[in-house]
Amino acid sequence: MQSPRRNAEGRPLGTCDPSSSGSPAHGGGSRFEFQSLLSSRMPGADPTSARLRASESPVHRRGSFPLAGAGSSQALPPQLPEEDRIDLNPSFLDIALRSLLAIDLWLSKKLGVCAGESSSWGSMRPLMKLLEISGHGIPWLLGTLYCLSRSDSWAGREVLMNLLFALLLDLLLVSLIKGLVRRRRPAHNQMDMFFTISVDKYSFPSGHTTRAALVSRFILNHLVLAIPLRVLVVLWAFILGLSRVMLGRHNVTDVAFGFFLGYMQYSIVDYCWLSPRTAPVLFVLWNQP
Ligand SMILES: CC(C)=CCC/C(C)=C/COP(=O)(O)O
Repeated sequence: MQSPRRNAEGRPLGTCDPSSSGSPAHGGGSRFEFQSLLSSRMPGADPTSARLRASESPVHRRGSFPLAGAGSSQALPPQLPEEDRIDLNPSFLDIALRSLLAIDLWLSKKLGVCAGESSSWGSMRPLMKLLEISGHGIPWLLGTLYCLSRSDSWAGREVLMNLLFALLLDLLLVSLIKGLVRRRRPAHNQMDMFFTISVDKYSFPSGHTTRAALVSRFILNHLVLAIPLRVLVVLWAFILGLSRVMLGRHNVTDVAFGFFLGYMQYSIVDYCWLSPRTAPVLFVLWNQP
C-alpha cells in the first residue's frame, strides 16, 4: 500500500497536531489539507518557489498571509516596494480619481477619430492639422512681434506688448506644468507635430488649448469686433481644443484643464497689465515709431 504524503514536519497530509485538529478556527477538513500542502513546501523546503508564490499572490503582497510566517521568520515573503502593492482599502477620493481617469482614457480613445490616416475620420486630419498650426506658439509669437514692429500708436503698442507678455507667460507655465506632471500623450497619437520643445512629449495640459483660451479672451477684451466675429473667435478656441483630442494628441482632461488654465492666465495678464505708467522702461525701449 502506498504510504501517505507527508509535510515538512513529517506529518501525513490531512492530519495536524492535536491542538488544532478538526477545529473550524484552524481551518479543519479540506481547507486544512490545502494549508498543510502549502506549509509542507514553504518553511525552508524550497525557499525559491515559496518566494515566487509570495510575489504572485495579492494577499502575500500585503505581507499578511499567516502561513508565510508559520514557525520561521525566514519564510516571511520579502516586502515589495509601495507602488507594487495592491491597496485593498482605497479612499473615496482614490476611487473617484481612478474612475475619472478611466472615463478620460476611454472617452479620449473614442474621440480620437483623426489620430491616423486610417482612423474613421482620417480624411479630416489635414484640416485638424491646419487648426493645430493656427494655435501654435510660433506663428502667434512671430505675428505679435511683427505687428509690434509695425505699430505706430501708443495704444496699439501697449496691447501688443501685453499680448507678447501673455504668450510668453503661457509658454512658461505650460512647460513648467508639463515638466512636473509628465503625463504621456495617448498611445494612439502620432508624434508628427511641427516645432516642438522637449516638454512637448508630455500632454498635460494642452498648450494649444491654453493659448486658444488665453488669446480668445484677450481678443474679446481688447479688440472691438462685430458680434459674428466674436462668435467666430470663441468657436475657434472651442474647436481647436476639441481637435487636440480628435487628433489623438491629448486626453479630454488635458484639454479641459487647458481651457481653465488659459482662462486664468488672462486674469493674471489683466492684473499685471503693462502700460507706460507701470513698465516705462519697456515702452521707452520700444518707442521708435
Ligand atoms: C516652441 C513654441 C514656441 C511652442 C511650442 C508649441 C507646441 C508644439 C505646443 C504643444 O501643444 P500641445 O500641448 O497642445 O500639444
